[in-house]
Amino acid sequence: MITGLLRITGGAGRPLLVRHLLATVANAVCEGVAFGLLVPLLTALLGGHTGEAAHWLGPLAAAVAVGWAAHYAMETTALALSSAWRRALYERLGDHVVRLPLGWFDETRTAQLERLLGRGVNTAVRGVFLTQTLVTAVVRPATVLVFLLCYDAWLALAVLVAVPVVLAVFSVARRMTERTDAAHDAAAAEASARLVEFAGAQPVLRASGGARGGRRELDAALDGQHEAARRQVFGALPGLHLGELVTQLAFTALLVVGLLLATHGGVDAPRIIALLVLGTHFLQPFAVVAGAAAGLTTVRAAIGRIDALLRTEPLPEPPHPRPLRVSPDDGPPGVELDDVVFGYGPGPDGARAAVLDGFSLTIPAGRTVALVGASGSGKTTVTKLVARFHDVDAGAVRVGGVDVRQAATTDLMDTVSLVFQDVRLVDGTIEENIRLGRPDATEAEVREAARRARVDRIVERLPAGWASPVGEGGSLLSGGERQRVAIARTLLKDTPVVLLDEATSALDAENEVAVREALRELARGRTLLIIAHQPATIADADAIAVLEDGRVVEHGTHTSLLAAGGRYADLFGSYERAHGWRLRNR
Ligand SMILES: Nc1ncnc2c1ncn2[C@@H]1O[C@H](COP(=O)(O)OP(=O)(O)OP(=O)(O)O)[C@@H](O)[C@H]1O
Repeated sequence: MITGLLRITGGAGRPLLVRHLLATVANAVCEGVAFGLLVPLLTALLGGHTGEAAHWLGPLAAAVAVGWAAHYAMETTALALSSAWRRALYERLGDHVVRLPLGWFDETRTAQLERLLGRGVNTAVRGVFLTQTLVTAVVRPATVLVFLLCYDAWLALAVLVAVPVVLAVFSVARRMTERTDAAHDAAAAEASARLVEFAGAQPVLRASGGARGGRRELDAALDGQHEAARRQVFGALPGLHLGELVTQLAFTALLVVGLLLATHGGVDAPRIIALLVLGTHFLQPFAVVAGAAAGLTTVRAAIGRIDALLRTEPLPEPPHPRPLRVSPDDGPPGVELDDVVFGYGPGPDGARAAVLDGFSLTIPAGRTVALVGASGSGKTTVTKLVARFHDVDAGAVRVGGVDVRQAATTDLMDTVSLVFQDVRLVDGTIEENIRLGRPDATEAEVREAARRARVDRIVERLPAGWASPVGEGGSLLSGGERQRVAIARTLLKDTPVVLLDEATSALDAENEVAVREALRELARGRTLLIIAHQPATIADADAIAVLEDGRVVEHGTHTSLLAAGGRYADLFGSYERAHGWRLRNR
């Protein structure tokens, strides 16, 4: 446990740990010595030799005083160490998480991360106090045993026999809790992910009248968690009770040996009573050790999960990054996907299907290309590969002629912006949401970006104007309005390459015109890849690529592709029908 904690904290607080362990050992030895000195003191007192008893008071007081000082040092170092380790863990996890590929953050992993950063870190840090308990539970009886051996070898042997039995029970209890703890954590993470998903899908579920149906997966996950929690409780209980039972049995055996010594061993009663008190203090910590089994398993499991996260490979950074642009005055770079093959991790059946297979597309510098294709054909995946959420399995993605794997992540983030289809805004004002694009922008720059994205028209009709809250996730704005705010944010960030997944929701006439105007502003002087859903946006693009079966099957202008009467003509017809549009001749 300690080595695990040192590993995940990067060796933080090592000197504190040494001081803490020394103080804990000193405290336990002093406690053991104090109990050991009780035997001659009690023997003398119970035998009526008060003067002799007084001789032992001095050494006993000294042991208690040193023990108190060691206890104080132990408590203060434990607090300082737990706080140093908690801080180290947050820093290391924070540093690591920002280097993880963005594609790593799916719903389940995000829920697991939340649990790890909250409960997981606190549980792991509890290892400090558990170590203290366990070290005390070993060192104190060991000291007491030295005294017992000096006073009465038979009684010492009797209590020693109990040790391997209690330790065996301890190991069984630990294995029992280990099995159920991992299953419970996985089930709890699954249930939180389903709960978040269910909450997020409420508008769609209610609109389709399928709220009950949508609960099925959530209910199954909650049932799974309930069952895992039940198994965790019932799995750990026998171990805990077994530990208690064995300790009680050892106490009984100790009493029997004491009685035998008193009746047949010629040891007088006051000494037997004093020795039994000492024997009890020898056995008492074993109940604590057995009880600590569950705690130890939980702490080790939390350490294991943090370790696993810290070992998750971040996307490799090139040792000598190549700049995507030599100077900011250069025009926007072009984007090129060259014979790309990519598939997500293996599915439940273990197979790893390629989403993109031989996908090639060039978006010339400063031009707009619309990517169209059936739902699930891999359009969003294309944008995620350009923004390097994942690395390609084969082929290459280049921005300005530089492979994105050879560019520094910060450079790529300064060059490429992504506007998602389902824009989620932060719970603040419209102005705060736009400013996220460039926090140090002046007020005039924020207003200018808002004007160009036609957000000023939204602000005009809101009672609190610029200070109007957007609600959690932007819920007080319509889909088109949220996308306009996201476009304003991107305009303010002002990257030369923008990848935009257009809102699929049907837009009212005013929003449709405003989004279209905002997109034209965004396209000006930038390289733009749009996953287009609105017929007008598709028709506005400089070129259109049709994605099917993981590759581009048609590429050309709107007019030429329509005239060809192929896949694009079919798709465009379905877009028009969906939006009630007619746009045959531009
Ligand atoms: N994180 C992921 N893990 C596993 N599979 C994924 C992941 N993201 C997407 N997929 C799968 O990859 C395929 C392509 O998904 P993608 O989102 O790129 O399609 P799309 O064309 O953008 O769809 P839509 O138009 O419906 O948004 C789909 O089969 C999808 O289920």
